[in-house]
Amino acid sequence: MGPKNIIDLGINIDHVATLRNARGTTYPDPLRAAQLAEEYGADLITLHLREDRRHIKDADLINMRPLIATRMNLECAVTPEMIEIACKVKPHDVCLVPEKRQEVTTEGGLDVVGNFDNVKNATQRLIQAGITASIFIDPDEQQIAKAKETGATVIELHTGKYADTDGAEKLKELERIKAAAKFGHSIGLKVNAGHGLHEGNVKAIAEILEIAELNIGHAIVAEAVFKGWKAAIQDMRAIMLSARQAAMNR
Ligand SMILES: CC(=O)[C@@H](O)[C@H](O)COP(=O)(O)O
Ligand SMILES: NCC(=O)COP(=O)(O)O
Repeated sequence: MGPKNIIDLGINIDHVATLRNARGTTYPDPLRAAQLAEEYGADLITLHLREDRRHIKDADLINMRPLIATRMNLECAVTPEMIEIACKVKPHDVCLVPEKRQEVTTEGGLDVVGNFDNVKNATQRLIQAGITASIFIDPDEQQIAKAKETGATVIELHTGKYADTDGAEKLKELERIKAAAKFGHSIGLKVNAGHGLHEGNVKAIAEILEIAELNIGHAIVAEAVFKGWKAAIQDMRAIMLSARQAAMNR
């Protein structure tokens, strides 16, 4: 978290690339989106180079790397190809995520318990390359403890289930996220969160004091269609900051 920030906002630009790729045009340009996002208050830029390259392409990543003025957070699968690319491009942060070829979006967190050696090797390679390694994980104590054992210093809690459910199930998931954030923080990890967050559901997550950073993309790109990129980013930031400030004053 930046020294003056009470919570950071990472803008995920994947779905700017989705829109570009739908027509095979050069616009909208993810780099322009990233640079404007920084101007409008983004604390970092997040992008996910999927194995199938459905949105962000290798060229986006390479071109953008020297031009990101804040911090680049690359999300990628735990595969030799992706770890090789990450170690060459050297983003500030790399967040290891699970990937399934047929999924519409990331379903669940990485199973660190079941793939410990693989995740640990990838994490160690990233750290040796001078990259901050993060693991995208379900709000589950066992997974978090195992993530810490890989040597990673950061986790990102998957908020997708919280975002996709309603009523009692949503509240239960929120409690799981709160407990996971507390646990992760208590064992010395930086705890981030993201996935499926939007203006209507972000408040309760931003109120969790142990969470340092939120990564948000799809809903901000969607909201920008109606009110523009600047307002979509600044409105999200304002909701997050006021929720966090209120929680700090309680
Ligand atoms: C890991 C994650 O949560 C992000 O990558 C986000 O979901 C955007 O990418 P997709 O929409 O392709 O899953
Ligand atoms: N890691 C979560 C992320 O980068 C953004 O996810 P979403 O807001 O596009 O669902």
